[in-house]
Amino acid sequence: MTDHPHFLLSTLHHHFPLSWKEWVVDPAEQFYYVWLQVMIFPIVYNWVIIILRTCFTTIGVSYLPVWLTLDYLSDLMYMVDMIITVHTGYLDQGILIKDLTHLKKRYLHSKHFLLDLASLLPTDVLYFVFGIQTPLVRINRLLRMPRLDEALDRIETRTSYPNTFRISKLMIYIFVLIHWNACFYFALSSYVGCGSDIWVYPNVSDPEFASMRRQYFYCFWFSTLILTTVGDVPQPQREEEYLFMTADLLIAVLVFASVVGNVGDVIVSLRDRDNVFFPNHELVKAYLRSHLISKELNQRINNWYQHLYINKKIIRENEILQQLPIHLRTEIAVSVHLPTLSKVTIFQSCEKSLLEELVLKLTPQVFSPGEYVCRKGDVGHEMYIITDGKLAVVADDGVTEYAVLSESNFFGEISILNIKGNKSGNRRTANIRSIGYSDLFSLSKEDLTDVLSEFPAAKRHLEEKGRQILTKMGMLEETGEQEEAEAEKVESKINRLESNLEILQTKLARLMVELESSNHKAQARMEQLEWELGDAACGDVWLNLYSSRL
Ligand SMILES: Nc1ncnc2c1ncn2[C@@H]1O[C@@H]2COP(=O)(O)O[C@H]2[C@H]1O
Repeated sequence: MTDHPHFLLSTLHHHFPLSWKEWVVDPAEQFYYVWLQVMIFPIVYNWVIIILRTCFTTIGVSYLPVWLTLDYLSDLMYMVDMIITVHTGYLDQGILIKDLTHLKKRYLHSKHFLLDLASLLPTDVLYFVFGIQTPLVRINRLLRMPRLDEALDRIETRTSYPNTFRISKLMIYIFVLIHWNACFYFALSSYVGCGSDIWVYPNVSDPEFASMRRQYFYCFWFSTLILTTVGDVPQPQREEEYLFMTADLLIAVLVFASVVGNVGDVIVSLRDRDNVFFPNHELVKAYLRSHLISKELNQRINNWYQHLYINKKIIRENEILQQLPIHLRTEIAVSVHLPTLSKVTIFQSCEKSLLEELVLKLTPQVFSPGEYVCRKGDVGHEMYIITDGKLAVVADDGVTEYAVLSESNFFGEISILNIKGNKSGNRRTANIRSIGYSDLFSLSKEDLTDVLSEFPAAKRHLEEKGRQILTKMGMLEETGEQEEAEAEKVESKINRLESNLEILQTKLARLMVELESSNHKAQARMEQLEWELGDAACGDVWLNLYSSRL
């Protein structure tokens, strides 16, 4: 808050263009946010001081020059606030409206304007009627309350500690309420007569209760006792006092209820937040209770949860970030995990785009001391990247350690890469055991295959590393390369056969066409002959008929 004036100056300079009439504030800008916070001061000042000066007349009179200066300073800020409100743009279909005539019209026709105007009416002229010691004439200044609400709402959405802010806001509201009540109590005491009975404020002529500070603090304490339902206040003696106490006790019930409700809300929201960050321990505990689980396993589960809580290990980050649009999610994941990922040897030479694709597919996992991440012979479904901790590659006896893997190393890639000549196929080639607590990122076979299909260089690098391990372990078939060459030969033979077959098919088709056409020709010839023969026979018949007539 202390650097606001400086900030305001620089932003004002930045925001006032050459022509001040064209100046429009974007409500999403920092300037608007800071201005709202600045406006908290005059509004709270009026809410606290007007009633104080009205009821504690000695305080009002004693510091009159101070109060008058602050009064007119707050009025000035109210005025500036109205000017800024006129110049504040708004979004229409996502576009900031900057047309000043339009903005002016909109503000002048809004309810806001009426309230703002009412809160700035120069009611001080009434001083001429009632005298300068009647600050109550400025009570209309309290109408600027909606601006305070807006400022507090903005802070609540921006702050990283909304729960702390909510409780602080509630406490401030309660303080202001107790303050007003204290003022009313003193006013009632003065009206009834200070010291006239045991309930009211003691006689102010008594030196012990004469000072202004004593007056205020006594009343504040008395008001706190009632409004916090602590009780222990003297019995009222008059009807006015009874009425006051009854009203106060009713308000106290509301105050109490709102405190309990708000604190309850905060506790629930804290628990919800924890449940979002960490897997729900209560649920798991309930499940374990309903089944017979060994003590040792129970202990391991508890230890795992404790480790997550104490070290703030968030393993549900994918679910949490799911709520954001994909581009923001990528940006967050990149800024959080890219430093870790780029330390991993295979990814060091990779393009940024590959890492960006990968980073969204990583799932954080935490393993406890002695826990096996994978066992030899299991089918591999994912590979792992170590972000923190140490893991041992152990032999089947569970004791012999072949290697120790640490931060930025990766493992589990061999069984998911389909390396040619790998005797173990898609099975894990080794046992991997977490030495202490270790944080890993797992990457599923499907996701890795997807990403690597677009980045063959990274794929070759991974396969090469896998082949080296397999060779060291004697699990890569020697004939692997020969087989590969032979497979290539067979493939080329098949290709050749296929092309020959295509040629033969074409030739056959051509022959078929030729055969068909010669068939057609032969048929036509036959028909011709038949016709010619038929004609000759007919000629003979006519000739016979003609000769018999003769
Ligand atoms: N000697 C070794 N040194 C380092 N890592 C190994 C060694 N042997 C096996 N691994 C890793 O342990 C993993 C076990 O699962 P995978 O076979 O999928 O992939 C294996 C390799 O990544």
